[in-house]
Amino acid sequence: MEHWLAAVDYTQPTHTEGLEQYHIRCKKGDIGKAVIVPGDQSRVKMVADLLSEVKEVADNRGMITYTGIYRDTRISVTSTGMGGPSAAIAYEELINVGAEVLVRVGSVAALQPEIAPGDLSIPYGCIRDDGVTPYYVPQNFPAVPDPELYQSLVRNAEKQGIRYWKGINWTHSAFYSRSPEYFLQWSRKRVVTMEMEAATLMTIAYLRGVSAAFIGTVFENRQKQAEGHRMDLSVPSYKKPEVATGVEASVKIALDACVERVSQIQGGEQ
Ligand SMILES: O=P(O)(O)O[C@H]1O[C@H](CO)[C@@H](O)[C@H]1O
Ligand SMILES: O=c1cc[nH]c(=O)[nH]1
Repeated sequence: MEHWLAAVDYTQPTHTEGLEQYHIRCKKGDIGKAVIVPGDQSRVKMVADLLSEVKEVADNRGMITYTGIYRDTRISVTSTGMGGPSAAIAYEELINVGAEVLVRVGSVAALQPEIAPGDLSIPYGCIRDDGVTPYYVPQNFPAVPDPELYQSLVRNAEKQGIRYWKGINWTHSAFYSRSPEYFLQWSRKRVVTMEMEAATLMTIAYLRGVSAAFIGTVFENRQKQAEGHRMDLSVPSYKKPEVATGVEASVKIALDACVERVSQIQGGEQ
């Protein structure tokens, strides 16, 4: 391990706590204890529409934040952009101004043949090819969700009666890789899905001592698209009704899990 990496101490303050943050433009008091963190800005509006007393708090560089009430709990939603390096900035800044529970709601590609568009992915671990956490911790450091928050996502997915998959998710950085092997290497290891920010979230949240987890909706199947060794990089299903249904369900599951986790934390359960 690099000497400087071994010396970094995540128990130390950042000296930006509570202040208005440079990118997200939020300060202490602007956000709830729980924040839903999609990559896509359009999903911010989708979450905001389910909140009462909702107001737009900030909008800078595509990082849009709304705060409102859901089932008596103050919850925010912030878009983080695409890829680990952009998302890491948003996660760090949200934690600086009081986020204690973060749930990423995103789109994923399936890596197993039986996983279909519209299914959900709730991973209990991620492979860290996210392009930014190797600069936080060595490669043998795991990316895992907060177990209580993860269980709450699973419980709420069961309640919704929607098909979901547990397992390992691959957080990667090269959306347009031309290599079928790039994708198939992980299909052969039983990895369920892939996307570009969940490992970043889980790693940073763990280092900062807060709760995080991920729920994704399957938009396409990269394993099938890699078959025949001619890589098809289209996203054929993104307008299909089952995908919209999956996204809608994932948002509700995430909101309910946030409420449960905040109530556990307020009740003294860490
Ligand atoms: O739908 P979001 O949350 O943006 O997530 C996925 O979609 C983007 C790629 O299309 C990447 O950000 C990936 O992680
Ligand atoms: O990384 C990703 C995320 C969503 N969909 C993909 O095809 N790849």
